[in-house]
Amino acid sequence: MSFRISVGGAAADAVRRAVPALAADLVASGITAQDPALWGAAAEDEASKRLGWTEAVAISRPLVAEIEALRVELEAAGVDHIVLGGMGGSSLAPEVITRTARIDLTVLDSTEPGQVRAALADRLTTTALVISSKSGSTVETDSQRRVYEQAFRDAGIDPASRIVIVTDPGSPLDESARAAGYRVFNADPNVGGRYSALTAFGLVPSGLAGVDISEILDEAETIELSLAIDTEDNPGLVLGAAIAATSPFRDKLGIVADGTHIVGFADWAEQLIAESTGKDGTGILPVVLETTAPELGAGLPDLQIVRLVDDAGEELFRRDDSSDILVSGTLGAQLLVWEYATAVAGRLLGINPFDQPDVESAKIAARGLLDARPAPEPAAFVADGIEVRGTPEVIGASSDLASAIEVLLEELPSNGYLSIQAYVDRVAHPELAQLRDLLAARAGRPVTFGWGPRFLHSTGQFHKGGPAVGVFLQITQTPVADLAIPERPFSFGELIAAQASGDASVLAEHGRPVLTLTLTDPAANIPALVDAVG
Ligand SMILES: O=P(O)(O)OC[C@H]1O[C@H](O)[C@H](O)[C@@H](O)[C@@H]1O
Repeated sequence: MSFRISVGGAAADAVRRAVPALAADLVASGITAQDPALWGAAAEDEASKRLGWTEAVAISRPLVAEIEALRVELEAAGVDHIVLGGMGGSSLAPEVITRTARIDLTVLDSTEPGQVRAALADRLTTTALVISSKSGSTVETDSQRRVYEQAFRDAGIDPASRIVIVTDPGSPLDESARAAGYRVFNADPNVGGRYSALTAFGLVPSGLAGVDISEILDEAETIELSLAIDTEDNPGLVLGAAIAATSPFRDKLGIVADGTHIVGFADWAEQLIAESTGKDGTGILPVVLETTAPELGAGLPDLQIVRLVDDAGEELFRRDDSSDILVSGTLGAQLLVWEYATAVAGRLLGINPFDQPDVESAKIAARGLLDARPAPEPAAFVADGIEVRGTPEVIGASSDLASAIEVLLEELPSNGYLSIQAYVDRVAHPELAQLRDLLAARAGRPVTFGWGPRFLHSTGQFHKGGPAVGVFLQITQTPVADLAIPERPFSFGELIAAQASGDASVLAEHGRPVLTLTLTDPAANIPALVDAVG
């Protein structure tokens, strides 16, 4: 079975209530036929150029041989390591595809100087770099390309022999890359970034790293027909209704890997759902949870749980009598079902699931800071080597780390959530993620954890465009050793600092409480922070 879903409790009620109308309104066949009118007049223009993913399998087939030929060519030239520079929709699908296949791919979706340095120092002479950007103008990706070009040159390697570009035809990157003699794969411009898993964006880096990408396309193809027909058991309609039509609306969606063979699926689904639905003051907040997360079993009335279970979970499906949504299936099928379900959720919520109107605000704020270079705001206080700053309601009432965190949690509304946003080297300091469970246990509310600037291209839209019920814990680090970006007036360290404070200022403008903790020595500060929280 390529995909299975079972729904209980409130999700089952939602399916009973919403799916008959979706089927009667021919929503599934309409999405498949790329009808841009399904999301209302205001969304029609955008939707008319964003539905190409429904035919991605067929369009991508010819790419398989091309990617394989390049993989063989690179291997013959001594390449045994692929690095992917890209953000959001340009890196999350290859990450889940390669992790699931247990194939090595370095995903460099960061501007943290230590993380960039570590990637550069890793097998450079046998590395090929894939630079993926739909728009061809994303600052993180542009910076990653520049620093690798320089590093290849410094090592006596012609960048054109090692850099592969994935971008939309006619983007600024498309033009400059062709001029530089790079290998370019053009993606379908009628597919938005977060729906691009089965296009060149998902397939080129994964295939070059060694994944059997034709298998992913086969897996997706097996579910295409079930997704296209207007029946009440259409998995896209059922999943879409289960996540978006509960009443009262459970607007937080805990996604739990509970036996699935797919590794890291929730991180991909998080961007798809958060960026597609989190706007106009509504949306579904994805919360990535381990099976031991405090939120599970806490009986939170606004939290719907979806469990990704084993393909062979027949027993589980028969036994299940909980209110959780259970899904299982192959990776290719899951990718396509969740894309349909998200488009369906957009219709049920009355929003345009193809735009991201609030992502730009953080980019503008970061650019403004890089241009104006204001003097850094002094810390309100420093505790255990951690600099503490924040919005007045948080910082005014606190004198030490523990009280600052306590005051932030007191700001949580009863339907709220805490978002931890760590602009920290995630390869060097994965232990920081343990703060999520600790704070969820303390807060008694859902807690999201995102690495910056990666999350800005994922849940970032929701935090600014969704319901204004979040409180925000930013964690930044002073760079261990900064790194210049060739031919740019700012360094990686300056860029990530501007991204963090730019986003903090936009959240504050939205009236949200923000506490910013800057680690001056992460290895020493993280244990102190864990102590203060626990
Ligand atoms: O692929 P790019 O054009 O570089 O975009 C990368 C990401 O940038 C923005 O943050 C968008 O909101 C995301 O949807 C997108 O995936």
